[in-house]
Amino acid sequence: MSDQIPTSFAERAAAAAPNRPSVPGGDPHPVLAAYGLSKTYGQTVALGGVDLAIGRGEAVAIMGASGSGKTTLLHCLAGIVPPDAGSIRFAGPGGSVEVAGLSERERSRLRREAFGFVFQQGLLVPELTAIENVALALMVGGVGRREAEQHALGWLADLGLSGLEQRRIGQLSGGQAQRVAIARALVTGAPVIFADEPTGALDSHTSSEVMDALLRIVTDYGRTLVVVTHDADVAARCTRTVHMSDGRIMDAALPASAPAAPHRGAGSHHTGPQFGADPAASAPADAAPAAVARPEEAQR
Ligand SMILES: Nc1ncnc2c1ncn2[C@@H]1O[C@H](COP(=O)(O)OP(=O)(O)OP(=O)(O)O)[C@@H](O)[C@H]1O
Repeated sequence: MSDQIPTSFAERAAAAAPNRPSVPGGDPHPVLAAYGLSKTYGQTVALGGVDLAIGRGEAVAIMGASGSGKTTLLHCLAGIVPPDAGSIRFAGPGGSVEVAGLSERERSRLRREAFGFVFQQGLLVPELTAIENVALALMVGGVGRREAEQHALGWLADLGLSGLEQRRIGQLSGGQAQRVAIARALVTGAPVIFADEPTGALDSHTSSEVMDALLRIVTDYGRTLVVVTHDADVAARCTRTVHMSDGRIMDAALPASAPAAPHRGAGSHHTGPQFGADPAASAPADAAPAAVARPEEAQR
């Protein structure tokens, strides 16, 4: 596993690719590809053999009735829970990783370094301020507080939260808190962001604003978005929707051939190295913290 996740400075530098546009003509090399995924809880088949390929720069919505397996699929793709069977290939900047074959510790590291998460609730630390919540994502990867807060400040500003940096999460509206969560998901440079019902607790206007911010993950920052949602309006704004029923995907599981929303170009200065250093893992001494941006970025 340590061979597969980039740890040297050279690998990290190579990983610092510029923003990618969305997937014109489809991506022959999906960033995530699941084959034959199964997951059973007792007698319940949550996933009954799922194949799904997600192209770089896609915004994929996963829809389906309650209990159809959406969250289980997202959790397997993101390395939160291991599938009972099947394969999940993550094409990271430093090479391909078989997520299903990783140990718990390795999955934890992969989540921290390669993936970002925006869930309906519960992932922000209520006792901390907006800027502390965002900076924390970098600090657990070994970045110093001052530098982490500097980056967090830039991302919060990009997401329209200037002036609210010192508010605790409870002092923010639901939509503002979700934008903090989006900033936190983006700040590490994670190439793939997973969102589970990110607008579930919001009114339709706020939901639309949060979706605007979420889709910028793809259009402005060239990342890939996988979003579980019950909201057809949210799904309609993604580049592709896959429908689940009884633990299976009912659609063709290939990346979309249509491009996503036009590349807006803003925010490219935020694209930094893609993986964060993990002090707890056996990274070599030359491993550079992922989120350490180029000097001009640090001026923000
Ligand atoms: N940790 C668990 N223990 C036992 N059963 C589980 C667990 N997680 C999920 N399940 C079951 O697996 C099935 C799929 O659950 P999952 O949460 O993936 O569905 P979902 O489509 O996301 O549902 P919802 O839209 O209601 O969130 C359900 O029958 C659920 O009860």
